[in-house]
Amino acid sequence: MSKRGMLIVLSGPSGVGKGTVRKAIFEQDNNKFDYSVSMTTRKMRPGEVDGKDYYFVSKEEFEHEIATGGMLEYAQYVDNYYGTPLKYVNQMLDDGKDVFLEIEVKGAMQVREKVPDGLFIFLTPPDLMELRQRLVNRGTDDLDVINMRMQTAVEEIEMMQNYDYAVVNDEVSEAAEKIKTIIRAERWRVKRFLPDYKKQLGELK
Ligand SMILES: Nc1ncnc2c1ncn2[C@@H]1O[C@H](COP(=O)(O)OP(=O)(O)OP(=O)(O)O)[C@@H](O)[C@H]1O
Ligand SMILES: Nc1nc2c(ncn2[C@@H]2O[C@H](COP(=O)(O)O)[C@@H](O)[C@H]2O)c(=O)[nH]1
Repeated sequence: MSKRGMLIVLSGPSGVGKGTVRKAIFEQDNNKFDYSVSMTTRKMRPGEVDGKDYYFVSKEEFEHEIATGGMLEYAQYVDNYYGTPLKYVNQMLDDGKDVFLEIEVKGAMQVREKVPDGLFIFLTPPDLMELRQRLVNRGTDDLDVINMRMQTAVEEIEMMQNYDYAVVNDEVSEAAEKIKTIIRAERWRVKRFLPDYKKQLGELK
């Protein structure tokens, strides 16, 4: 059977807790998954590390990556570019690792087109008041940026129907458990086995 890894796309509005839940999953299952570090033109926040949280680049550098086919997907989100460098994701999948992308919905829909056998999970807040509170509590964005993020959140939640699963992030540990259950079940989906059998059947003919 094919040992290529699974691409796991975790989307959901900014501040819902994608990073927090993903870290909880990685802490429990340290070696099972890999995380794709995104590229962005946004300014680095205090405490962020280049190459760990993001690859922080200029607009020109980002546009060069787009032009040279270096991005699996990219989108503009609240005045900045964000995107997934293609090379690392491919390497990890070829090595049989399951790779997490933590990305907004426009980019996720591009991945859906390119990688139809990916797993698409939408992390959603218990309600919008709680989402706003999480953005405020995080303390990383000014009020006007929080308002823009909330505006975008409403549009993003309307895109939930394009995902395979929705998970409410009420309690971090519960959301992490649910996502792990989804991933376990996804490994046994018939569509993951068919290409190998079809190839073998083709070789027999
Ligand atoms: N279940 C939860 N209950 C309460 N607070 C939470 C929960 N999950 C995450 N948080 C808090 O909400 C804030 C936003 O979380 P986090 O940065 O993980 O969100 P995110 O979806 O990754 O955001 P972004 O997309 O902007 O990177 C953080 O301060 C985090 O500690
Ligand atoms: N399409 C993509 N969206 C991404 C990527 N990396 C992060 N993001 C999303 O952007 C917003 C804002 O992030 P923040 O770090 O400024 O709070 C959030 O929804 C992220 O999930 C990416 O590679 N592609």
